[in-house]
Amino acid sequence: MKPFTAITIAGSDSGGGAGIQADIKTFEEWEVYGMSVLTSLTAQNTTGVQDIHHVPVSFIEAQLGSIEEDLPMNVIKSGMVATKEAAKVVGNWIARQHIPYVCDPVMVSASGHPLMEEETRAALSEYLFPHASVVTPNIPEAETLLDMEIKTEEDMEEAARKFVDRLGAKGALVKGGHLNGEAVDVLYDGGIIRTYREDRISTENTHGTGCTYASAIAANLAMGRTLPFAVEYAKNYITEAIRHSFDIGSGSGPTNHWAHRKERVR
Ligand SMILES: Nc1ncnc2c1ncn2[C@@H]1O[C@H](COP(=O)(O)OP(=O)(O)O)[C@@H](O)[C@H]1O
Ligand SMILES: Cc1ncc(COP(=O)(O)O)c(N)n1
Repeated sequence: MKPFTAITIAGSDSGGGAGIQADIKTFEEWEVYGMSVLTSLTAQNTTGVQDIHHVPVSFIEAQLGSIEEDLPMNVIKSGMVATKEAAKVVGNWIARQHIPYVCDPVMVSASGHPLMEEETRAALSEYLFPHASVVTPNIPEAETLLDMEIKTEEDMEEAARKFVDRLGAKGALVKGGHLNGEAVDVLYDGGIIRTYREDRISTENTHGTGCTYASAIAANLAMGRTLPFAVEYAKNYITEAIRHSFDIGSGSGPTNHWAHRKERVR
């Protein structure tokens, strides 16, 4: 058989909750064959990031080339792309693929550790966003990238429009996990605004939520679903993953990638 396939271009989280590890676990749950291009290695656990080692750009290129010359791809997802040079190489490669692309602009870990060099911000806008079917910033990321404050759902809408109208993405999903109240996300695809709303779950164990959510969106796009439906399925999936998250480690525990098997959200 020939499965649907997805490639993630992201950093490794040795603790297994975020980054490449979260992406591959998520693809597997959606029965999408996962491939990976590592951009950085992090020594990380639930309490924080202890060390980072960037993969040389020539080796990022080598990984992209190995996959491109042999394996089929239905979707691309990117996460931690820490340097300007890496963003340039990855963006130029993505531009040639002409398949759906989910860009998660990872900047800081949930534990507060910077995962991107400051000068890379402009490079994300220049090299990655113009090729993205959807960018998936959380509120602090959207605030930094757009230089605006986001305090309300209306602000989230304005931010989503700016990612499309000003920064050139085809779609933007601004995630509201960092606001109080309901867990609301706002999607703008250049047409209408859609909101995805769930009750907030009371837990500290949200390590890897962003990576997992973006990968579930990518998996659904790989299967041929439209962006609004892909986000709807992925939102159900991430909500169950948070509801049944793992209480392991002494910091912010990881989400449960197999929780949907019990809840049957798909
Ligand atoms: N406590 C929570 N309860 C329910 N959903 C949540 C909770 N925290 C985050 N979410 C949801 O998880 C997803 C990831 O959001 P967010 O935490 O904003 O991103 P990131 O992990 O990139 O910081 C979004 O759908 C958000 O609404
Ligand atoms: C390698 C890597 N990529 C992404 C994240 C962000 O995930 P989170 O915001 O949930 O900590 C992370 N912590 N580590």
